Amino acid sequence: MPYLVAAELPTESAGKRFRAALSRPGIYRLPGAHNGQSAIQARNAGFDGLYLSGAAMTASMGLPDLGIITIDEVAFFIRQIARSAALPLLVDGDTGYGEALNVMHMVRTFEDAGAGAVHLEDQILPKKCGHLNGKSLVPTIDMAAKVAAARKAARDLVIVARTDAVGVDGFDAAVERAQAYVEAGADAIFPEGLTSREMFEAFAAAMPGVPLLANMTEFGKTPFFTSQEFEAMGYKMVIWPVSSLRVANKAQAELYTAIQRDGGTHNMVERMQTRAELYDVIGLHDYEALDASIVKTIVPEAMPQA
Ligand SMILES: C[C@](O)(C(=O)O)[C@H](CC(=O)O)C(=O)O
Ligand SMILES: [Mg+2]
Repeated sequence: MPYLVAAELPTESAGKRFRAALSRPGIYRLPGAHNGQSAIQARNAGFDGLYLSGAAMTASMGLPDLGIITIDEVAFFIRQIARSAALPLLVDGDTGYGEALNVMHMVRTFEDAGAGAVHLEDQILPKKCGHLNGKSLVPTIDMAAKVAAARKAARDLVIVARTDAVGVDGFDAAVERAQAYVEAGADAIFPEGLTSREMFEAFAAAMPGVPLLANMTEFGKTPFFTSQEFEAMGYKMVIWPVSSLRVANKAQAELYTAIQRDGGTHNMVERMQTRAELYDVIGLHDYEALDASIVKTIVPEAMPQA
């Protein structure tokens, strides 16, 4: 239904709703939604939480994922997803766009835009995808300061601290960093770039009582596991960050090739979301009905129609 109607808006903040979802039994499944349309599609498929990926956002903008976009550019994506699907959303906050005060500005902006949770990582800029080699990290104390800053700025927003240390300084260093980030106020930990079931299990064993996030990105360092498997390994959240964009991008490329080859889109129609399906997803008719109902309430019968 239209996000325009106050009575239909969620009564609790996205942060509170995200926190409530984390306190339920079972793993919280957060598929990546790279725009408002994909957010509705994910909700229609039955998901009750979403992930906004830096890699997918930047790729959709035709840019590399190096931490070069701005807080307000991300807020544009958060707003469209929060409005269209009204689901708790975990947002990729990269390195926090600077130091303590920048992190605080990011937290306030993301929370005001409708985010339920954010993750912050301990790489230096330019940052990289966590599944690439050649990453460098900030000192633990600097990242702990960012986490503490985020905690101080957050009203209800859930703070997830990500460590990229496994691929840089090894497993034990990653655990040490994660413990320091929890002490600094992180609600949950995202150990990035884990490479085996044994490693996922050992990390969970080293962090008892701390909610952990598993990143099931494709073409990376993590072999395929299902959400049930991550849950059995002790994980509380799982993301499929770039999957929706990877599928959409591939289909899009095939479309352009087809127009070039065939002189039109006629051979692609079978693969298209139809006009009716599109309007159904975005709820066009609900918006029209809302408009008509308002016009009816403010125009008394007696009033001459212009
Ligand atoms: C989770 C991640 O931070 C993202 O931006 O989605 C990326 C995903 C990817 O590049 O595959 C990551 O660094 O893992
Ligand atoms: Mg990212």
